Amino acid sequence: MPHRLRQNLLLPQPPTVVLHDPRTHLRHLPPAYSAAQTPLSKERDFGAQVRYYLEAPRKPKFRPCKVIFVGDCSVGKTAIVNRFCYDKFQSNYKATIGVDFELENFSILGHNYSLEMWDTAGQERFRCIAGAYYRNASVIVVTYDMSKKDSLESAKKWLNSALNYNASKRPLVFLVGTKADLLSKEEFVRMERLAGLAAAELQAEYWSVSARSGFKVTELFQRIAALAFEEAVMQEIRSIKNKPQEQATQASVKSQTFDLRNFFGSRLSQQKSGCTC
Ligand SMILES: Nc1nc2c(ncn2[C@@H]2O[C@H](COP(=O)(O)OP(=O)(O)OP(=O)(O)O)[C@@H](O)[C@H]2O)c(=O)[nH]1
Repeated sequence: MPHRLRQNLLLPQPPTVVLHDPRTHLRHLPPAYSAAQTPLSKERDFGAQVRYYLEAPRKPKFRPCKVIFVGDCSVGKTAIVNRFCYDKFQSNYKATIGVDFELENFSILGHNYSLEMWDTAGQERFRCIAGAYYRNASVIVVTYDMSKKDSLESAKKWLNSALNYNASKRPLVFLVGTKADLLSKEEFVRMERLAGLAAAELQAEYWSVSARSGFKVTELFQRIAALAFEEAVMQEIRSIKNKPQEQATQASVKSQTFDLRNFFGSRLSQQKSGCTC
């Protein structure tokens, strides 16, 4: 028995196997749906500046990214979020009341990054509640139903109302056509052409997806997470670059205050000494 124990101790430890979820574990920038049309990054990978910043030993912490889903009622906002987060699809319609919330964690270039997904109600009667959740969005996903042209026509109205709550900084904007499985090939091509024009007008990146079949759903969410992450890193880099300048300005203001104090101090002591004379 002791011999056996000794043998076990001498055996090398089995390597720890970490299984990464390929859906949420990103090492490269996923491509756009149409590289020729996107107003966002056309690059095939994260920029050198981003990789260099993340390779340093410090471990920056990133705030969760707020993504809001807007669009007419019943276009399929809840369905695409559920397909990505739970890999499930429900064919019966249950209207979102106000807003639903999901959190998904990603590992991007070895750093933790989460998406807060705010799935807002499309029904008119919930409009005023949903609006309150539009603030501080980093990403706006305007959703329309590819089988209903009028839902594409409403896209501009939805985007404008979401942008009104985010006037200080323009979020990344995606225009997403859902229910691609319901269209024939010809209808699909025709609709994509129309939607491409609308996306250019809205300065949005275009995607066609299907929550029923899962077509392009994972790719869309990976792209959203990666672009939002890249933007968050670039913001960090910009704030570091601006810091020395800010500190220098503060230091010069401080030294001026100090000089003035000295000046008044010396005048006061002169006066005081004058009095005693
Ligand atoms: N065939 C098909 N049906 C879909 C797809 N996505 C959603 N649906 C159906 O469309 C209906 C509405 O989907 P929801 O995801 O609830 O729509 P919503 O935009 O969240 O609706 P509101 O909560 O009212 O804003 C449901 O019956 C879904 O099953 C899809 O990709 N293909």
